[in-house]
Amino acid sequence: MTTTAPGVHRGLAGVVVDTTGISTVIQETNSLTYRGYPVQDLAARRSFEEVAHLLWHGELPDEGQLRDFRARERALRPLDRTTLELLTRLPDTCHPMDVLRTAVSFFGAEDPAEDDGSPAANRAKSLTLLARLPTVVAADQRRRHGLAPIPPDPSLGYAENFFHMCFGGVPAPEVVRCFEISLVLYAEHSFNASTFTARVVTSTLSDLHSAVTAAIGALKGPLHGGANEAVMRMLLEIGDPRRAEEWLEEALAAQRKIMGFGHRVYKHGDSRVPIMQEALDRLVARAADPEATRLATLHAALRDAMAGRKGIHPNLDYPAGLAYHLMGFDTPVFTPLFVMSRVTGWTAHITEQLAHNALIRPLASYDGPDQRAVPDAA
Ligand SMILES: CC(=O)SCCNC(=O)CCNC(=O)[C@H](O)C(C)(C)COP(=O)(O)OP(=O)(O)OC[C@H]1O[C@@H](n2cnc3c(N)ncnc32)[C@H](O)[C@@H]1OP(=O)(O)O
Ligand SMILES: O=C([O-])CC(=O)C(=O)O
Repeated sequence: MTTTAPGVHRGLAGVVVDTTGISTVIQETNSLTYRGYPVQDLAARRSFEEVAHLLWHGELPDEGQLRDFRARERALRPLDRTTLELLTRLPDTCHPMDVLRTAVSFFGAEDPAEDDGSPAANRAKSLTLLARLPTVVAADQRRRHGLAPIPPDPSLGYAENFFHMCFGGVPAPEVVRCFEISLVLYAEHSFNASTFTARVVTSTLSDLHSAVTAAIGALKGPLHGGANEAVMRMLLEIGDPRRAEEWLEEALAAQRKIMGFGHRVYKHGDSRVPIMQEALDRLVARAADPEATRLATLHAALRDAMAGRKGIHPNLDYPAGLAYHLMGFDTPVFTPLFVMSRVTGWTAHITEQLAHNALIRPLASYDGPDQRAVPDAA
């Protein structure tokens, strides 16, 4: 725990600020549960849509509920002309997270029921965001390649439709499955920085779109969601598996943080990594491509070097970053993919915060100048 002065918990490390019934990390077994279900089992046996329903409603959907959920999600995917025009006006030099943040803020400005923060209204807004964000991400990725957006296909599931909108086709089921596993694993992680941001905004009784917009800003940073992109840039910078150890020594000597390693809560490895790593291994094996094999070898070499040198293990961003690269996504799109998933957790927390709200307003220990007289103006 980081403590800089008596009673000060910099970074809120080790501070329990509220209760939650949405998810928990069980330190003793190094596991994570969503509403009581182990995330590994959810990733192996359930779709992302089912997990979104679980996070929002507290229970997995039955057959009828899932059919209804899917039908509503599919119907909400298209963007109107104003949003599509707005996207084309943003500079294509800006980061895709800026585009997503702007889009959510714009949806909030357009939302006629913005002042209605009831659970039912917020659930409807959450589903609309879940359905529309992939359409924004895909259109933005294509525009950066000079390509027109591909409209959503309501005959396709959430993950398949996203590939269709990005690339004009759906890859092999194993690739789609790997993507879906990443979405399930990224969906929720208790009071992480972006979720806490959403809860802080909500605690002032502000609206859902404001909270999600702020959460996107928090996720963008490389110490949080931005790490999945940074992992890929780091692997490309190292380039050769034989350079991994030497590169690591130089990076540590330069006091660099090694992206995709370490975690505030997990100190012996991230509970989500084994399942994402297995999915990544399957992706690499399926690709049967020398470049994919070389990157996977480098990925493993850096992981082993980091474990040996610092005893610090990968977090979920480490395998997810390489997996997204092998699926064909541009590196700057990796954190928006995280948003597409985490919007479920954020919005579940917004509802929970509102259900037993207390304004979030911590104290600070002052270490500035002693009180002094204001000098006369010059
Ligand atoms: C989905 C997610 O958001 S997961 C997190 C994604 N972020 C990253 O991968 C960025 C890289 N990792 C990090 O910067 C950190 O591990 C964090 C921010 C995730 C967690 O940080 P904290 O809990 O504050 O741990 P803290 O930064 O105090 O690290 C403790 C020690 O481990 C070291 N350490 C932790 N992570 C790393 C890392 N990735 N590279 C090098 N050293 C590290 C720190 O330098 C520190 O060493 P010291 O005690 O000698 O000063
Ligand atoms: O919990 C955290 O601090 C970061 C993280 O892994 C996540 O948000 O998934």
